[in-house]
Amino acid sequence: MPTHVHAPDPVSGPAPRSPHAPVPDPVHDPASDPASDDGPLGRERAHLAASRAALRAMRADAEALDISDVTANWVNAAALRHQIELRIAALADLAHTPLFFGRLDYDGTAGENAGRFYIGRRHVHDAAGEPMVIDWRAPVSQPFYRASRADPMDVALRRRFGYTGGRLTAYEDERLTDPAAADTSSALLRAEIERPRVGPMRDIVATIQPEQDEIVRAGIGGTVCVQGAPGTGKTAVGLHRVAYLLYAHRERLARSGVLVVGPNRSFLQYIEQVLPALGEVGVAQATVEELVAHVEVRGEDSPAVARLKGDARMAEVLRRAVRDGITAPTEGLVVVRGSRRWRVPVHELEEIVTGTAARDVRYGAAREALPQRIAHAVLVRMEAAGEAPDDRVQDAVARTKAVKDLVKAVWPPVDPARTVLRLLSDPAFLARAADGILDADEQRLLLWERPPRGVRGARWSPADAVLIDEAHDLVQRTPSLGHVVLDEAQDLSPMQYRAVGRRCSTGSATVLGDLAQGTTPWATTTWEEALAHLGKPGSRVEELTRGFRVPREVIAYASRLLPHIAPGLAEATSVRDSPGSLEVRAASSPDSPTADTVRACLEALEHEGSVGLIAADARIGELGRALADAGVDCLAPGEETSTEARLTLVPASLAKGLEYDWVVLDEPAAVVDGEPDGRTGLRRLYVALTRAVSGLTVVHSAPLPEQLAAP
Ligand SMILES: Nc1ncnc2c1ncn2[C@@H]1O[C@H](COP(=O)(O)OP(=O)(O)OP(=O)(O)O)[C@@H](O)[C@H]1O
Repeated sequence: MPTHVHAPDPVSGPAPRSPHAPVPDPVHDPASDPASDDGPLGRERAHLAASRAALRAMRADAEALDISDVTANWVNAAALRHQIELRIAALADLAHTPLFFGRLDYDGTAGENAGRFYIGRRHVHDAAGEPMVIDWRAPVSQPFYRASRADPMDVALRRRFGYTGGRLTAYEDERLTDPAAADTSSALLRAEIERPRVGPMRDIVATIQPEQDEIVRAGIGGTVCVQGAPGTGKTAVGLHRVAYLLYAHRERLARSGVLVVGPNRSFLQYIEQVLPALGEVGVAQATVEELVAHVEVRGEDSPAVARLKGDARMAEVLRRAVRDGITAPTEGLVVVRGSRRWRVPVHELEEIVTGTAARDVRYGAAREALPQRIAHAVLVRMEAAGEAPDDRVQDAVARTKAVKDLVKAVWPPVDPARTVLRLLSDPAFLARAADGILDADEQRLLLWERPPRGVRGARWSPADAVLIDEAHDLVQRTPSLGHVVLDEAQDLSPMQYRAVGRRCSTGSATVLGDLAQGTTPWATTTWEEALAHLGKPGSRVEELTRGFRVPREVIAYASRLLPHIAPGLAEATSVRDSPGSLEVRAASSPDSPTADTVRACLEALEHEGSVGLIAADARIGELGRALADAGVDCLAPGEETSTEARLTLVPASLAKGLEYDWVVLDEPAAVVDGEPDGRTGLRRLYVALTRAVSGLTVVHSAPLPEQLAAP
């Protein structure tokens, strides 16, 4: 029989549970009082106390480090001091973050404690350097996530710990090699998943699932793409992969950098505390718009224009536009040095220019190399005449006015923003660059009705900024980071994929998304295509289908939309069965559901955890006023929920990636109507319907979209 022990803490009682799906009663170990000092729980608490003392000692050691002997140089000293301060901060003992959450006892090891490892968020060792807690990312911790009865990976016992307010109150055992032990599902895992949500996103280190761990620990060399239904843990997995990679390849990534790209600031605020909680620092976060912010964006394109500007064909149009100014020299070069004149004939200059143009180098790099190549031709002539010029002479020739003037004429400097401005305002220039690529109608679509006078005065759109970024890269290579996580990737245009891809051209990426949640007119239809635009063709695509957020009833309801929005995709399963989690209410007034929506919010606030009121963007103003009239304060998305401020008013356009314990969805038809076309509207609705952890109340006065009707 498996030993399932759960010892309720006499002071604080059992772990808090969601009222909607109680954890089944654990089995008590009748042999001993597990909570007594020498019972199993007592011994685990003793190890926890000893580990915390060891951590305090590690911190004290770091604080006591005297670096005055190490370096006399104050710059080095300051850098070292900074490192030490980071280490001291990382060694803080956070009262509400358990130091370890699991234990592994390996098979066949002698002695009571040999082969026993406590798994936690960070490494802790005692004064003799013996490990007390092993970092969850270390190789020895991996079986905690992967070992199974089918493949025990030498693990005899896996123990999970339960905490209440920082106090160790329960544990649960699995004996993986005991043939008599029955398979049981983990009550502690369920309790963690059922936990009412409030505040920013939390780490899942204690409960990463085997299929998630495969992705988290995928090698740094490869790009992994994850397709997953709402709530399957894509974001969680992506962030934990960053933490894992920083552990396994710290030096390399500290040098090259890591970037997390998310759909908007609210989302980035929601996830930003997951990484520091994992003990990581220095990971940049940005939206795609922020990555390409070369100009101020003040304009907007129609969907048709935005789609065309985001089309991958624009890359070739831009390449030609940037190189449009390259011209063949019209006359030979004459360089005067001292009393001598050196001539390079026009045909040879032409060869140099065409040879440079044929090389696969950036426009700017080629422009920098050109004077030297021309000077070399002069040098060859000097040598033929019996002179022995060295590198300094070549440099001097390269800097002469004659060479500079020639380069300016044949390979003029290019300003990326001005090039795009000209492309969108000068029909002849566009026609040259787009010949054979864009037809006449498409070219007309691209041209501004009233061309601006200059870069500063232009009303640049988000898609224009991406074009400018591409032009920048054509002129000068964009530096690549070591790893990029791209979340909600389904919404990017091909040109946006290229913008992200050049930021990891020599690194790797984790691409996370759900084709059914694509809400841009250019949303991708296949991951293979997206990966090709990203510059990582043929990368591994994994699918996650086990949903950890949305209750079964709610996901089944939302999935009625799937055949209309992403016909090929499988419906997600849910690990959470909470009857009564879905209620669809017709509003009492046929005109507007506002009063009923406010009432539904007040009812939702009676539950524990955060409440999200999601509504069509156009209804946010009215709902905000109605909530204020009812004396209810609400937050904006991205603002941190707390036990005091739990209600967030969320425009449907910002709901992606977020989650709330209870969601009230106002007027689904208005959410659909808020989008330019029916399919995007239904996808937006699908996103809104899948944000709830414990329950969803739908309030409507207009008829529900017919696609939501029971199949
Ligand atoms: N192994 C796990 N253990 C506990 N909780 C988990 C696990 N995996 C995911 N979760 C939780 O499930 C919720 C959904 O996860 P996440 O936001 O990463 O999903 P997602 O696939 O990115 O969803 P969406 O497509 O809606 O953005 C989060 O609260 C996350 O902490």
